[in-house]
Amino acid sequence: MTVEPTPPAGRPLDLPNLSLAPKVLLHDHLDGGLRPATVLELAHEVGYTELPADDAQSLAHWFRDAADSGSLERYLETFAHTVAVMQTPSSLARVARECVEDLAADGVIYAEVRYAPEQHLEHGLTLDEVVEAVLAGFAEGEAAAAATGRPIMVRCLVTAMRHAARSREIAELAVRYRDEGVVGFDIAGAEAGNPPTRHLDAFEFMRANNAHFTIHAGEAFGLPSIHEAIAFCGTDRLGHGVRVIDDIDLPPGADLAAESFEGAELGQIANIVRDKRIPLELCPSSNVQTGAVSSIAEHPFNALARLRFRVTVNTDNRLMSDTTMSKEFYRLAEQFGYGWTDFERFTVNAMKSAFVHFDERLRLIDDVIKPGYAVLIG
Ligand SMILES: O=c1[nH]cnc2c1ncn2[C@H]1C[C@H](O)[C@@H](CO)O1
Ligand SMILES: [Zn+2]
Repeated sequence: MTVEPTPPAGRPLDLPNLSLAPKVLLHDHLDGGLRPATVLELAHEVGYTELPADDAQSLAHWFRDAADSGSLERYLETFAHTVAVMQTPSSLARVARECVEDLAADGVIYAEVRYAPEQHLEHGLTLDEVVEAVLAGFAEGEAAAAATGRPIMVRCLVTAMRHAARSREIAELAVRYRDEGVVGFDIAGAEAGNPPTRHLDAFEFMRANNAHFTIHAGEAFGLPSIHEAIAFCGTDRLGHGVRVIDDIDLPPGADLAAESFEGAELGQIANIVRDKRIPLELCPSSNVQTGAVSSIAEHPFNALARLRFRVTVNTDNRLMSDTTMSKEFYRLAEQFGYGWTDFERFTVNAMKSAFVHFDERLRLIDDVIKPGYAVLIG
């Protein structure tokens, strides 16, 4: 007697169902996630005339194509246009509100959204005024999302630009607003030539104040940047961290979509990242655009996941990558054959790695994430 294989239980893993799955987003830039139509409207309002297109669809394509350069430096140039239209309290609040609404509509239930306050001072705002405008927008977005039946909690990370010299001030800003919704600090921008240790005093300030931070490291630049971020700066998480794969010898001829990487040999940096359960904020589509990896198929996401690193899935810049959390999940599923239990694991990984307090993380895992995936798993 032959036994028919049982069809996979649960809902099909397609984009509509992925958008219902509870998702947690730790790495998303406010100035990398504007709606194209909003960029146009705000540019019109403030008289910004440098936009490279004048209808929403062409502008969306322009951002995606210009960011698809294979170089982090050129990718970063596209932010000049979004930052230019985010210089007033009302534009900052609008962009923040729409960001929350868009994430909630995609099924994100918790997000940490980051931006660099020092880039929004061109029309005379103070750092505090920038933070307050964004926090007000997040609160409006949370209320609007709850009213549509898609509740979301959004917290803020303030970023310092690594080529500039304001990181200590921005760290102080993070601590000043810690009770208002700013849960951490970060550095971003061009990595080569700007090692994390340039900003050591900012990280020491955060640690002295029992506050959290993450560091963009191991994206355009390799292992030395990851080593500094961990060994000298004491980072809680790694923004990208994808180059940790350079410290792992995969078994000869390993298929990056394999289910097991038995025999892989980890160097000291890879081991400390894994031993200490340092979360990797991986951003697959962004990594392809900046040339950190050559394609999703070549992305080490699956190897790192199977080797039990604490991997999380993130969007980085939804406008530049024309992406959403659901799309990132879908691309990974297509490439590596993941199912709902894998996405539940990545989501729990992300929630455990969030910078809100432990009791809030647990509540979201137990009351929202697990029941949400139980429905999908069937
Ligand atoms: O992936 C990134 N790597 C380094 N810097 C980045 C990345 N995505 C965005 N940024 C920069 C450009 C933004 O203007 C800034 C603050 O969000 O952070
Ligand atoms: Zn980033």
